[in-house]
Amino acid sequence: MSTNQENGTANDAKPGGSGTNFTNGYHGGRSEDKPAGDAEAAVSCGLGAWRPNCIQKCANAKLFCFVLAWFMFFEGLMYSGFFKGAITSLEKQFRMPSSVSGTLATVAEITAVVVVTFVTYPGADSLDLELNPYGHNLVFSSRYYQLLGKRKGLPIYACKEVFMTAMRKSQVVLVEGKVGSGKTTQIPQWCAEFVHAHQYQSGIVGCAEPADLVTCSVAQRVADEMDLVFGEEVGYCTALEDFSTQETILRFVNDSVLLREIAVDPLLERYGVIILDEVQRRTVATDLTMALLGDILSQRSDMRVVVVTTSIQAGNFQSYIGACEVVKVPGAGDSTTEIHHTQDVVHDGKCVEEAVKRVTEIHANDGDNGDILVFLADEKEVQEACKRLREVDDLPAPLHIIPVFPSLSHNQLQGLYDVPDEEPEPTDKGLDEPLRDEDTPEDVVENDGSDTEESGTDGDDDDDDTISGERPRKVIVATDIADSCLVVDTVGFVVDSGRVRQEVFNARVRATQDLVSLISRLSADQRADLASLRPGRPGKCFRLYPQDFMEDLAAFPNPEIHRVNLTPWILLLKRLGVEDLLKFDFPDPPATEFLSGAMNQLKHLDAVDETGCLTDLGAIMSEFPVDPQLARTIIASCEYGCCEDILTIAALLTDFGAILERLELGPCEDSEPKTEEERVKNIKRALAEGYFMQVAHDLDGTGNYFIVKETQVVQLHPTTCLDSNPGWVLYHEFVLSERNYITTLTEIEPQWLFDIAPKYFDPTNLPQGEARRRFHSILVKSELAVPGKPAREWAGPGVAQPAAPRNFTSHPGRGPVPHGQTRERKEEDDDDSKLCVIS
Ligand SMILES: Nc1ncnc2c1ncn2[C@@H]1O[C@H](COP(=O)(O)OP(=O)(O)OP(=O)(O)O)[C@@H](O)[C@H]1O
Repeated sequence: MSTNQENGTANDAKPGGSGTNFTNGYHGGRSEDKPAGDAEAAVSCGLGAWRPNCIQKCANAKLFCFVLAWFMFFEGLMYSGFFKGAITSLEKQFRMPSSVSGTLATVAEITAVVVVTFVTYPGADSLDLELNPYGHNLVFSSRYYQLLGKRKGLPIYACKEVFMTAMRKSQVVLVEGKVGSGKTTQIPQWCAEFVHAHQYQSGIVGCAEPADLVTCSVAQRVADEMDLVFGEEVGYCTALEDFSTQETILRFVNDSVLLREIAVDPLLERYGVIILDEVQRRTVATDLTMALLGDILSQRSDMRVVVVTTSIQAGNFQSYIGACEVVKVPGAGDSTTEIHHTQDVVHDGKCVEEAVKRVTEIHANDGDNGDILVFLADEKEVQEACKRLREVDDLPAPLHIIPVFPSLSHNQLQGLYDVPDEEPEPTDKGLDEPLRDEDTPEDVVENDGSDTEESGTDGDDDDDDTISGERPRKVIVATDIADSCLVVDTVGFVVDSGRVRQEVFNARVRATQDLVSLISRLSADQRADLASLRPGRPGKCFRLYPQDFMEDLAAFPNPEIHRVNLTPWILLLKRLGVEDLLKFDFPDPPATEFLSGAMNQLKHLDAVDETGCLTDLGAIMSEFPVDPQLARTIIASCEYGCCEDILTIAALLTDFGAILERLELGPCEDSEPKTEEERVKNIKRALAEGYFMQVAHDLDGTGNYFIVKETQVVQLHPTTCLDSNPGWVLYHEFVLSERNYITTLTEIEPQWLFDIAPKYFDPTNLPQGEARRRFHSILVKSELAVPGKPAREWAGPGVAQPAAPRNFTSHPGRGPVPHGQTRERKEEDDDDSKLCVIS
């Protein structure tokens, strides 16, 4: 990623723009550094300097509206009732000419206009009320000042001027700072000021976040802090929903969504500033976007990129980015974390139990009352731990248990950020001194977190919805998403299992496994740091692994690009015009076999041609935010007249149900098949169009399946609903474990595979063995079945047969199935029907 360290480059206006000039000095929007006293005055009751304490209880919106309503009522009585009535009486009693009564009415109107003008302009000026420059110039609410006070306490707040100067000087700014220093919530706001100061001539601010849950949660928080309407001026966009409008100036986007946006808007012209947040998590999407932004920046001198990371990795990113301004955020200050390790390793099966035990001990013995954050490997463990915690019945005080994992919606996070109005002062109790009964808060209610969705709060830290200023202690049970993405600054205790469940792709058998792995040292340190974000309060971290274990941990998380199936990403890169993958500027290049495996798969799917260029079919496939195999299946379903069915299956197989519902595929080419049997067959054939590389066959009826092309023996997963062992199955998942299983299956007919992928299933390309012999036999018979066509000679091992050219719209033997016909070729004799189990 090479960039322009700015030196006058920003004077080059964006093409078509009207002289955007970022270097000509940042003139800021409003100043947030208004003295706190003024800010308080703006929300307190009184007149001028007269603000007695006794009336400050009235300084709330409800009371204000109530009093205002009475004033308006009396005003109505005075004007419409008394004044108009008096004039009429005067006219009648004293025979006053209408010119006099008209003059009186005019004077009354003019007086009203003068009073309103005075109150609106000089009156507002004398109160020195600040107007929100993004929010239609409305006065800031008291909530804004309340949150501003909190924002000023964040370590990053002191770096604002340094950051703004860096933005003026360089196209790329790297911000490094510890967890909880305020990077995620403050930097987007400063960038909004930056683009606002330049009248959005270069575009709005886009902030890429690594997970949907974080994207929504942060957008909501930032809208609140900026006193703007969530979903309008500040919005978000994930794969499933776009909660932003044309008015949006600050748009939080999932990193994969931003990458896809490059396909339709190659220079990201919509944006003047792009923020890549949490880059240390090393998601594939962030890595690729970072690489692509290098090119975009060289073509857009008016654009800014802000890369946000935790301190420890900043050096690595800096050397990748090249010339850039670096802003170092000081640490959170005086608080420290005391770290405890277990004597022995807590094994996987025991982690939940041990974590629950540790939580109950902390809750029973520690009077500090800081919240407890527990890190477990995956959603299943989180749910299990929450269930067990709810079942503990001898707790000294109720707990508010909050599960946190990526598949939650942000509404379900409500309660995560609630804090009491005033936190209780720490007691001097240590871990060894149990709480007495009288220490237990009496006026709290038990809330197990299950009702969070209905709670109706906005999930905020400063809300008054806490109970009498106190609340049950929170126990946040989370996966690694809370490592750094969701920071809760009321946590005083961290219980760290040291494990994380991750997707790992096995390129050899083309299977993805969900494995529990050890976290990195960076994650372990970040988790510990989260215990000491409360100013002046030390925290404690209980690691469920011994100290010498730390040496076994990798220094940094393994970049996702080194462990996931790259096929969907490579298809996207091809769509973005990347010709030579080996020359692409990956921050951490993946292994060549990952790249070549992905390219081969795309070739088999006809998404790229022999020269590696994107085909028309590939271009269509790249539009789908799903795995290319599934995209291919969806496209094929139009030819087979079974779109609706395949979309339902696709929605079940992915997280993208909502998107698939929205896709407008147009009418299926084929009308409904006649019979149920035909319908099922067409669905299966459409599935085979995408998943033909995931086929297994049972050679001898024993239930031992061989994966075609791999010499891997697998079994049908016990949960499968197939009640017999079909000869040939197509599977969706390969679960690598002690016994390898294939799961989510359907029975297919092997001769379809020749129609669909003749080259892939050419016997000469198959490994030696029974599958190869049978495929050859099927091939010979199917060719004999075409009158006048000689059987193709099998050239024997190692000699590839020329493949029939494939054209996804007009491949012989494919396309719409005419009514009353199937494309299936008849088996010739009994022997064949034994070989090929047909449903
Ligand atoms: N959605 C939210 N609601 C309420 N408070 C929040 C929310 N998100 C963050 N905060 C608070 O804002 C403060 C700053 O958090 P922020 O996420 O900006 O820190 P950070 O430096 O970006 O940390 P990290 O690098 O781990 O993301 C913290 O005190 C946190 O509790």
